[in-house]
Amino acid sequence: MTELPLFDLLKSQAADHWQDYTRHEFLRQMGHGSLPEAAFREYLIQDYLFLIQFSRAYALAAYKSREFADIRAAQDGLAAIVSETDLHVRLCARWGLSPEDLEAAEEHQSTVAYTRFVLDAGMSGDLLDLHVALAPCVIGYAEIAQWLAPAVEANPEHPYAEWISEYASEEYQSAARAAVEQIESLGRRSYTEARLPELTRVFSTATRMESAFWQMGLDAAG
Ligand SMILES: Cc1ncc(C[n+]2csc(CCO)c2C)c(N)n1
Repeated sequence: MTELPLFDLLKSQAADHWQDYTRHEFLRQMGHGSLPEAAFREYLIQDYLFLIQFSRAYALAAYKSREFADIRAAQDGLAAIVSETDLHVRLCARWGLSPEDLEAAEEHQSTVAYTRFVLDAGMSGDLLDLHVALAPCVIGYAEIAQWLAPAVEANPEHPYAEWISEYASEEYQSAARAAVEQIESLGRRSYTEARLPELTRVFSTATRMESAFWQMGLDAAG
């Protein structure tokens, strides 16, 4: 086994990419409340399409499981995304985006690249590979929201308060801690040092894809 918990080890291996993702210019502008609305709308639309594919990834996690404990975790993850999607549709409505707008949108190449990469990491690998590919999404958003939460506390009228508060909520933070715990549990069962380069590659790539997702929003605002 490693000295560090596996998640911390992966994060330290991908430290520069992790920093780019969790402190991205999109998020700095969001925190300041200066993020252009067009950037956030593009993000919301693409995130809806992203959530469809990520639901499939949790369904794949059930398929890749050998124990009920893992199947239950996959079921909880899938349920969390489906309910996150309801919330997402309501948030979109407040930003002037109807369910029809969301359904009609074309997937951006950044959305295709990220989501199909995660699905492929899971299909070609085992449950640990898949959870390592999912980790930047689930755990990164918890870190990001903790970083941005003070901006909302300082200004309840903050334009992005709803998004930030959702991920800063204790409910979401505890789901993210459970995701770390699941990686540690899978790591105890199936991690070997020989797997580190490939797991690092999967984790780094998913982290880079998250940065590209923010960048797609900024680019849409020109
Ligand atoms: C690009 C992108 N990355 C991460 C998330 C956050 N997220 C997506 S699925 C999921 C798991 C359970 O709901 C979480 C936290 C997002 N919405 N969009």
